[in-house]
Amino acid sequence: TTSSSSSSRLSHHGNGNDAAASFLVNAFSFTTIIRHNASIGRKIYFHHAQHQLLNNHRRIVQQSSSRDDAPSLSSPSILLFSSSSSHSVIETASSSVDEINNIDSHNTNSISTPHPLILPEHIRTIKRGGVAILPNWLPSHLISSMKTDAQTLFESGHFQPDGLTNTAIKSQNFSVKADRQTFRGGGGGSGEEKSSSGWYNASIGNITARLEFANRMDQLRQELSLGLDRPTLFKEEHEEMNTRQRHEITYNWYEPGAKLGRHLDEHHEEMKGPKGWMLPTRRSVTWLVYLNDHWNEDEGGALRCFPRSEAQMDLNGDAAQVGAQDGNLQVGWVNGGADPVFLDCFRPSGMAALYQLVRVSAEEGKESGFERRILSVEDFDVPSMQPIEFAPFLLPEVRDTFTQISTSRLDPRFAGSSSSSPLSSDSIDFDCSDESTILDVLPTAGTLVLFDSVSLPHLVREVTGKRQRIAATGWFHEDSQFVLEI
Ligand SMILES: O=C(O)CCC(=O)C(=O)O
Ligand SMILES: [Fe+2]
Repeated sequence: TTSSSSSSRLSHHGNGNDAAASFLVNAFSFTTIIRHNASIGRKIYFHHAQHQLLNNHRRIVQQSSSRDDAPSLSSPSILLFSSSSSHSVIETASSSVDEINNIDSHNTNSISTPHPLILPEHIRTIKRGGVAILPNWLPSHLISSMKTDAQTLFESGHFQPDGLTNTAIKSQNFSVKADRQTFRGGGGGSGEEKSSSGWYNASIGNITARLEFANRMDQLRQELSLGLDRPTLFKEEHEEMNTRQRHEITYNWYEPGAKLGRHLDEHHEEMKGPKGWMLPTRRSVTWLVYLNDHWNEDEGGALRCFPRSEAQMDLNGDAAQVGAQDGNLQVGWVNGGADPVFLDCFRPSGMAALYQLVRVSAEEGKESGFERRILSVEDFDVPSMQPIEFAPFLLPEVRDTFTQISTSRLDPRFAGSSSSSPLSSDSIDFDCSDESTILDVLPTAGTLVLFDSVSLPHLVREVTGKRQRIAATGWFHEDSQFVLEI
């Protein structure tokens, strides 16, 4: 067990009201940066204005919970997990979400105090690595205007094949019929051209519907930022940037026969090769909103997720949020899936270590909280070549219980051009680890699905019916740990 916490790496200067509170980087980090960038100039961005953001969130929450017509924060659970390893199909409606939508539509003075779009139990599910499913979440007028919009855009040729990777399209013979297609906008780029293309391009399709939806998603993102305690998920001081560059927002289109192989939506920077540390943001929370009226189970096309079982989640209570801890992304699980394992590449040694969080009880002069338990034998350099395997670096006593989440076997998209041959989509469909639960979600109009982008493997089963499967899908970004600019 060794020391913990961000303060060993960053010192925070300035007071809490200062929107531009600065973070100073101490000597440790520079060692690491030099390791990553031996030659040329460097620039580091650290997020700031956390205090202002959180204070503002607190204000909104206080105001809305003191209102008579605000929805009860203890509404009944609408989260559904399959309880065994056999799969279940989710199609249950939710009264609590209907409630939220109803209040939304006859509320007349909601300008400064928007009503919650998700409830605390959804936040808890995402933190635990589960799948938050909110049936009837999207108002029906948006379901129909967005579906028509997607159809118009499809007919005028604005969608592109987008399978596992572009290389995969070629090397695995993906075709328009067999592979999913995407209308892309926002996120992932900069400059005017990028930000006015796609989702925000006023000259194509129904821009009014797309903007209304984008605003709704923006509110959702604010709520997630506060609830998950991920301050850079929503940066108030960069309104425009939030919408355009920090949010990938797309339509997805599956012709009959199309499917998408098993994958994760995001990976630790260190595992993405030299480019990993150059991206200013990373995918944080994945969202999916389905647009298909009365979808039937026998039409195929279910979103298949592989969360840990409820029992695994309960093993260690809420010891650690999945996905990321103090900016370090998760790379696996130990103790039968009870504990997420994070990779810290900013050790004083300039090398990396694997760790889990353990709960420490209050002692004299010390508050209860969490501490890092280092799981690697000694600090190590992450191998630069795929496949990267972490097990050899682990203490013998935890090695056997370790499961890695980013592997070429489990995520062919991630494997890219690596030597190990990715599984075909067919075999992926039947491949799932013994410990995980299979959770199928029907792509029924109005349903919102949310999960952590780093830790939840998923796929889309083949569309076996006669009609297309249409969805809006996307990723909210948060800041990367730092950005290396060359
Ligand atoms: O369309 C879906 O339901 C999921 C799509 C997906 O997993 C992705 O685009 O990464
Ligand atoms: Fe995905």
